[in-house]
Amino acid sequence: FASAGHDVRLVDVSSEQLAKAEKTVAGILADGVRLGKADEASATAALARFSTSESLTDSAMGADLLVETVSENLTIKTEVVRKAEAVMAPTGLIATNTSALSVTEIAAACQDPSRVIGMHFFNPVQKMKLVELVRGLATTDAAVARCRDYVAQLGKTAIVVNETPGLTTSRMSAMAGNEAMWMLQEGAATAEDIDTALRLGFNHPMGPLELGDLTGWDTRLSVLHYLHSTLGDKFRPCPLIIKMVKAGRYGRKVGWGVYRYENGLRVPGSGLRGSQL
Ligand SMILES: NC(=O)c1ccc[n+]([C@@H]2O[C@H](COP(=O)([O-])OP(=O)(O)OC[C@H]3O[C@@H](n4cnc5c(N)ncnc54)[C@H](O)[C@@H]3O)[C@@H](O)[C@H]2O)c1
Repeated sequence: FASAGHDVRLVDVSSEQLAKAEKTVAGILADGVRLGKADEASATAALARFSTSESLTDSAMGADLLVETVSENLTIKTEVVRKAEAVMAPTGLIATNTSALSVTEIAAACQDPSRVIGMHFFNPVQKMKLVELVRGLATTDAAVARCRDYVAQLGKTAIVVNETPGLTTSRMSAMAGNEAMWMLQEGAATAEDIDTALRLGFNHPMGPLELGDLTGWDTRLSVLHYLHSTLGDKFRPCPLIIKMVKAGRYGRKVGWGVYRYENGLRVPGSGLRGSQL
């Protein structure tokens, strides 16, 4: 958003996360310059438009757009949108990046649910071109059109999905990640080989296990619980995911998931082995 010319305020309750995010954003912009995708002046200008804060109320004051990306938890999300709506511009758009919660339910916490929409980005956000826009029950055509405009400004492509559990992409991705974990648990193949199968056999840019490590198995598990409860038994979470979450092996963000990571890089040969299950 900052690269597209918007003033951006990133809000989190954790100062640690904000410091980490500032570093990440600066790194992404510097990489863009290094790779010739942006010139130095525009990267510097983008960074100048970007700031962080621990105060949602101060930051959302008069804002035209909120993109809510807090933890995948309905109570936390509804509290955030409710607080923000009270101080945003009266016509401001309220977007939620939820992967699998109900936009309609999040919107129900707002005074004006017609301006609430799902705006589902993909990881890594600076590279992935798709944004799924999700229509809640009350979302207006005008809100969809305005959100489409924002997506176009970011140089990305929007698709519009009527609210349905897991939308198009999370539903498919949750199924693939869960199935890959069942295969790993059954000892069908090593983690590395399961990932290689989908990368080279289907041209997926990442395997389902490395993708789960990137997404975070804690987020994955809450998505699976939701899909299981709404769409039935085919989404029953693999016990290995539950075990990993209990062990705190959430993935890249903690340096350990299906694979181990050191300095942000995967340790070769570190994939979970059958004998460890
Ligand atoms: N991780 C992905 O690949 C991905 C992709 C698409 C969408 N999403 C969605 O994005 C959201 C965030 O996912 P994540 O994996 O980054 O989750 P996460 O739990 O790792 O991080 C959430 C962040 O929200 C912060 N937070 C918690 N409560 C807050 C509050 N009240 N106010 C401000 N900040 C608060 C936390 O400190 C943390 O930094 C979820 O809804 C998820 O479904 C994630």
